[in-house]
Amino acid sequence: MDSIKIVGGTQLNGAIPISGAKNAALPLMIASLLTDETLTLENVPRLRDVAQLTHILTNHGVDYSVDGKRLGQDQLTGQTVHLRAREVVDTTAPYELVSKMRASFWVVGPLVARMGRARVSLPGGCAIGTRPVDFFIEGLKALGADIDIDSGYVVAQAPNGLRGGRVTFPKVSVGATHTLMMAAALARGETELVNAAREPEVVDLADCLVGMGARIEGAGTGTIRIQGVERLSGHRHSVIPDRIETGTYAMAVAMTGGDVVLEGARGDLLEAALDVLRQTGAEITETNSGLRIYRNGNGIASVDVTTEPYPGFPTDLQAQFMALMTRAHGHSRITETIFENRFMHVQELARLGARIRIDGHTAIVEGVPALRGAPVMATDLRASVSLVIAGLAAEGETTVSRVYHLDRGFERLEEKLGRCGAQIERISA
Ligand SMILES: CC(=O)N[C@H]1[C@@H](OP(=O)(O)OP(=O)(O)OC[C@H]2O[C@@H](n3ccc(=O)[nH]c3=O)[C@H](O)[C@@H]2O)O[C@H](CO)[C@@H](O)[C@@H]1O
Ligand SMILES: C=C(OP(=O)(O)O)C(=O)O
Repeated sequence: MDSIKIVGGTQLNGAIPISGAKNAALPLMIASLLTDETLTLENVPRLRDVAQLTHILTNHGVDYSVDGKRLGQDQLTGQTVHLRAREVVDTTAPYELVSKMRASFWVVGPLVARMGRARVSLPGGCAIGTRPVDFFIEGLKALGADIDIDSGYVVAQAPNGLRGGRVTFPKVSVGATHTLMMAAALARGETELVNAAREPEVVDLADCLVGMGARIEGAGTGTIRIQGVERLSGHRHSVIPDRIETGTYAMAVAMTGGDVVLEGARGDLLEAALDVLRQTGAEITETNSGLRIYRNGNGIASVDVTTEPYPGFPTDLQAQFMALMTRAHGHSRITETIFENRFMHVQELARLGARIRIDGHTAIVEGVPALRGAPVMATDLRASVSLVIAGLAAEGETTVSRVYHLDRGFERLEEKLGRCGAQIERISA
């Protein structure tokens, strides 16, 4: 298992290219199951989760190809991939594949919509929580599917196709919104999704589905209406930039001090996070190539944060922000409302000298004058990068182990940070 070694204390200066969004690329790839024509996706990031999803999709019969290198492109340029489910030869998504990446479960929607049946393994939980799928099951039932749970699999049947219906989500769920929107696109009649997720990745998927011929209104609001159509066609779509990667690198610069342009970043995708960062003392300006993050020698102000569904402060930036607050003046309160176990980075940050107390769903962070490097262990995707951020500011050497967590969602992180002056290298085991 690889690890990453960091010697802290240098500022970050220069430019970092922002990759296509992992959390948009995954549902977009799954949407290829809805048509027998080719779906071409540009700006797809080179991530473990993307690679894992191609195993799932090719198992269903999707032909998958990637454009080769082009003039002027390098390893940090997004990929152009072509997916074609000419026919779906297998409507089962097996446990050994789905359990490795939860979003694989979302294939249940397109499979039952197009094929009238699906047998998809329950994904199981992960480090940050149990992550149930009850909203998916109730939603598909509302569209006329018969659902059974058999030996750890969700078995969905709709031999006469799905019909439109009204789905009210008890809690905002990004995955359930994606999945039901895709299913409804081929259902007979109108579907209304109430209390739908408003994330930019939902809007990106809706934009692509409309380009494929779907009839969707209200994406980005809490109510999405879908008028089902007989079939969908191929399309070419470019994945939006990754707002979580953008916020992560912005917090890294705020932590170390320096001046970095995040190329291709869109500030409108993470306004709540940028507002909080400005309150900590970072200066953030839009440029014609992306976002400039700048913090001079002044200190870091402590700011309280509560995670919320979009457009609130994203849970996927909570761990990164906590790392930043470990070096702030005073105390900050960070409340996690989305997942029940998303504080596992706390004990690892404490190994670097951070002072953090947990009170229920709230972490109280007391800023310290310095962090000191130490060996730490990544426990989940976003926790892993919070340890990198802390290591960039810690005195001495920090080694982050189990970086396979990191590789799920951050493309060539050590290269991107190294180009801006970070003393960081990957140690391959
Ligand atoms: C691949 C991807 O896009 N992952 C994102 C997606 O995950 P994901 O779609 O899995 O997260 P959800 O938005 O569904 O989860 C929100 C909350 O709803 C609960 N819930 C969800 C479904 C369900 O059927 N029943 C239920 O109770 C979850 O346990 C959680 O407490 O949204 C999360 C919340 O923004 C992000 O942190 C993840 O990065
Ligand atoms: C939790 C995340 O992803 P996933 O839903 O795939 O676990 C994430 O991207 O932070």
